[in-house]
Amino acid sequence: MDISAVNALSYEDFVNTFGNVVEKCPVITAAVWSKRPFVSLNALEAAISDFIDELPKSGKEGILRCHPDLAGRDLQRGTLTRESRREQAGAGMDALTSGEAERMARLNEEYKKRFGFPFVICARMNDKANILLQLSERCQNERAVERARGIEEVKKICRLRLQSLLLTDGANKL
Ligand SMILES: NC(=O)N[C@H]1NC(=O)NC1=O
Repeated sequence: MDISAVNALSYEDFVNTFGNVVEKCPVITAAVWSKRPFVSLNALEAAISDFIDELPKSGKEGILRCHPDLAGRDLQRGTLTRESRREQAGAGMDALTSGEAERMARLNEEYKKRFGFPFVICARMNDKANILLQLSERCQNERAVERARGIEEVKKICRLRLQSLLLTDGANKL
C-alpha cells in the first residue's frame, strides 16, 4: 500500500487497518485520520507522535496501561493482540525458562507497583537478556523518566507496526 492509497481510505478502513499501531488505542488512529493527506509514512508516524506528545501525563500513562505485560497473563492465556503476540514471540517471551519467567513476573509486578503503569519496551528491538536487564534497571528510575521512556518505546513499536502494514501484508489487504 502506498501513501496515496492510505490517504484515500475512509475513516472506517483507516481505523480497521491502522487501529492497533498503538496497542489497543484505536482512538489515536481515528484522531489522526483528520490530518490527511500524509505526504509519506514518516508524516503519518509524525502525526501519531504529535498527538501523543500533546496528551497530558494522564493520557500518556493511559497509553502505557493499554500495553500487556511482557510474558504476562495475556501471553499465557492466548489473549494478546496479533501484533503483540508476534513481537513477544520474536523476543523469546513465549519460551522463558521457569527461572526467567519467575524473574520477569516479579520485576513486572515491582515496576507496576512503583509506577502505576506497565514496563513497556519495543520487543522487536531487544532480546530476552536485554529485556530482563532493562526491566531491572528501569525499576530504579523516577516516574517522570519512565513515563517518557515508555512513550519513546511505544513510538518505536508504532513505527515498526506501521512499516509492517505499509511495506508488506497491509498491501494485500486492500
Ligand atoms: N509491555 C510491553 O512492552 N509490551 C509490548 N512490547 C512490544 O514490543 N509489544 C508489546 O506488546
